[in-house]
Amino acid sequence: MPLLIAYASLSGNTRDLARQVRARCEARGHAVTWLEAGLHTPAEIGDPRHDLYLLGSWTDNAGRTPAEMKRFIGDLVAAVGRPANVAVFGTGETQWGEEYYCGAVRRIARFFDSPFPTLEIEQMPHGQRDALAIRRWTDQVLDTIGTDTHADPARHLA
Ligand SMILES: Cc1cc2nc3c(=O)[nH]c(=O)nc-3n(C[C@H](O)[C@H](O)[C@H](O)COP(=O)(O)O)c2cc1C
Repeated sequence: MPLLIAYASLSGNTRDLARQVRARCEARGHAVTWLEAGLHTPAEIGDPRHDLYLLGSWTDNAGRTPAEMKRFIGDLVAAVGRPANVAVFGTGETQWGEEYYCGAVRRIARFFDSPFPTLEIEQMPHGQRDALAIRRWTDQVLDTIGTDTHADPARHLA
């Protein structure tokens, strides 16, 4: 089964982050199902069950989860229950205060009782430091499911 990357992005920061996470997953040989909350629903992606769910979100007012992400999560839980393998990433702005910074990322991780650390990036990912943080986080998450049995075998043959 492939991995699912589903994200919500208003102005592109989280989409850019999701693209970098996707690139790392694919570089390690994993097939990725790609879904933008608000544009696509789990019903549109065929079998909604995946080995790993990587959920990304921007944060709305006072640390809240944006409406399109809430809807997506509701649809996902209706389709597959509350999966155990959920890793959460996202972007926010520290000017909202530490209490609210990337609040949606933290709320989603709590909701799914995620066993992974969250990946929180300030606004648009940029520079070596963010690139390294994204690569390390993605590797840490992927290491827990292994690369050999779950990776897309076709990519290893290519
Ligand atoms: C109405 C509004 C409220 C926001 N509230 C928060 C907040 O409480 N905490 C936070 O970290 N960022 C907050 N932000 C900042 C965005 O989450 C941040 O700019 C994010 O990178 C946007 O991601 P996107 O480009 O993927 O939409 C808010 C932005 C908007 C427009």
